Amino acid sequence: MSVLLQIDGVTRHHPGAPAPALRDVSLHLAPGEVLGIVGESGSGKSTLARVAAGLHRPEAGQVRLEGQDIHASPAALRAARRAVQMVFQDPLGSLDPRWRVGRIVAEPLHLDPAALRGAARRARIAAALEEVGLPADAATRFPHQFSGGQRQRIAIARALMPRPRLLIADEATSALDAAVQRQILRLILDLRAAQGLAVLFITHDIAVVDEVCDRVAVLHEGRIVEEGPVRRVLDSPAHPHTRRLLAAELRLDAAEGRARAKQRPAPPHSDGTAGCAPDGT
Ligand SMILES: Nc1ncnc2c1ncn2[C@@H]1O[C@H](COP(=O)(O)OP(=O)(O)OP(=O)(O)O)[C@@H](O)[C@H]1O
Repeated sequence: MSVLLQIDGVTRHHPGAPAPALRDVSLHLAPGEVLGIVGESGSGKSTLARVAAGLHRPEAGQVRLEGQDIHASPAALRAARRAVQMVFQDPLGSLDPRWRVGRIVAEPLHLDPAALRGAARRARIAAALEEVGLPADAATRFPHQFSGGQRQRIAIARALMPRPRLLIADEATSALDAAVQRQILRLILDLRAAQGLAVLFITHDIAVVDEVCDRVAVLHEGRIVEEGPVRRVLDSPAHPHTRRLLAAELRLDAAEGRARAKQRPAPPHSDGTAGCAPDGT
């Protein structure tokens, strides 16, 4: 089996923190695969994302991208930072409000020694915007002129600019309402199909994992306690912590269902689906 990302025995201790955020974590990701990472708050999900993207250096263990240790040399780290791109939960916080969208989307190009200029650069920006379902004239506007879903599309367009092989989505759809969340998940899956992009999907939402991931790893107190194909893990969880996470999700679903039922009585033939209203793109 071909491996894109291999994390071996990684331990990461944040300066000043009482305990390591990651302890002896190992996982792998094949090209084009979608791996979910779930765990409660503080379990180490974001630290793992940053280690995989080369933004944190582990104290122990190795991160290899296509077989190359990403910390072997400055050149290897630069290559990894192009090949692995991240999208975060809060698009507004990660998009400079003073920059027009075209400049924001083109920003990663400065990592490329042969950066494009002039008409070629504009064409590349227009193509990136089109890939994520935004019109080319979005380039001339500012982030605040877009909806939450559209802003997440801008963040994805920027992440795609260096033509990455791995996209890390760190709670990238958590702040969006259900219908827009669906559209962004669909976009990520379409990009995976069109570009063979692998995705590390970090979320606390098990329903999302069920919908988009091939495999899932469960983090608990900095350790991977269970990992496997999504259906196997969700249908017959082997570790008590996974069972607790699933039970908590079911309780949450039931509580949300009760709250919704209180707010408005269901229409007689409601099927309970979220619907798919466009987010204006
Ligand atoms: N910069 C930091 N300095 C010190 N401790 C940190 C730092 N970043 C994270 N931690 C600690 O490391 C542990 C893992 O944090 P991390 O953000 O990776 O968890 P998480 O699973 O992503 O949580 P959440 O779902 O709440 O975002 C936590 O105990 C956190 O308090």
